[in-house]
Amino acid sequence: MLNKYARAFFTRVLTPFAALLIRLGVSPDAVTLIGTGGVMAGALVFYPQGEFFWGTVVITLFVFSDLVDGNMARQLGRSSRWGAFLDSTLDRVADAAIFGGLALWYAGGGDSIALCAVTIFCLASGQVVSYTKARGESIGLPVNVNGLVERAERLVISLVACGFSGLHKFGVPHIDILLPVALWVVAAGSLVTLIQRVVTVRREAAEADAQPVAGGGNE
Ligand SMILES: CCCCCCCC/C=C\CCCCCCCC(=O)OC[C@H](COP(=O)(O)O[C@@H]1[C@H](O)[C@H](OP(=O)(O)O)[C@@H](O)[C@H](O)[C@H]1O)OC(=O)CCCCCCC/C=C\CCCCCCCC
Ligand SMILES: Nc1ccn([C@@H]2O[C@H](COP(=O)(O)O)[C@@H](O)[C@H]2O)c(=O)n1
Ligand SMILES: [Mg+2]
Ligand SMILES: [Mg+2]
Repeated sequence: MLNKYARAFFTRVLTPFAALLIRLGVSPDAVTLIGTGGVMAGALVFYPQGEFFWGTVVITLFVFSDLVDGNMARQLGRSSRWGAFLDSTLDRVADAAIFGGLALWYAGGGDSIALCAVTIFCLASGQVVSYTKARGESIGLPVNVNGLVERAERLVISLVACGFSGLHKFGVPHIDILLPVALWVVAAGSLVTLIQRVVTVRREAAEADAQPVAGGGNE
């Protein structure tokens, strides 16, 4: 949903910045790599210590690089298969760092095995949700579904909740409840999305397999 409705807005906002980076001689691949490195650093340095506010600030500064790199490639007329592969692969790395950092917190100072498990579920289900589409497309199916909770939703729900939960350390009472609630929402939403995508791939695969093979013996 965000991918559909918010992308156009962010494209307008980020296009001048992407153009500036191009003028400075920065490549889209460099933006992809630096953005992922920044997200990983924010997540893996701050989150395991329970520093949710500063972790989210750092991650937010870098996560928008995922919208800037493609924008730059399109402005340059240089969208490439390599760029698409690099972008999607490093998305998985960034997501693993965000939920991995949170899981480390709950396994340590956060002291909650239940929330550690929910966070690991968010990590794993998010990766599998993305894989269903990539694998379905690789076997020639359209995978004509996005589902309830795509990557943008997973990130926005988790990061907004993390950022606000971090205000607890600055004295805002009870606000830290937002993060566990968000993790449960992302976990449940990812499960629903996974089911939506698997059902779609199963239907599309059955339809494709029922088609007569071109030039082959169905007559
Ligand atoms: C007082 C509290 C202070 C709090 C501190 C700050 C809080 C800031 C909080 C949040 C900011 C969140 C920003 C998140 C931005 C996410 C942008 C992004 O990277 O989206 C990526 C997404 C997908 O891009 P791709 O096409 O490159 O990726 C594909 C995707 O990964 C597929 O995965 P799948 O969906 O299948 O699981 C893969 O299959 C595919 O391989 C891959 O290519 O991009 C978009 O979807 C575009 C839309 C982005 C919309 C961003 C909306 C941000 C909206 C609100 C920000 C809220 C700010 C609120 C601040 C509140 C603080 C006061
Ligand atoms: N280093 C890169 C990154 C991306 N691309 C191209 O952009 C598409 C992704 O667009 P986003 O707006 O989601 O970033 C991707 O599929 C590639 O075509 C690129 O070429 N090089
Ligand atoms: Mg990108
Ligand atoms: Mg991406």
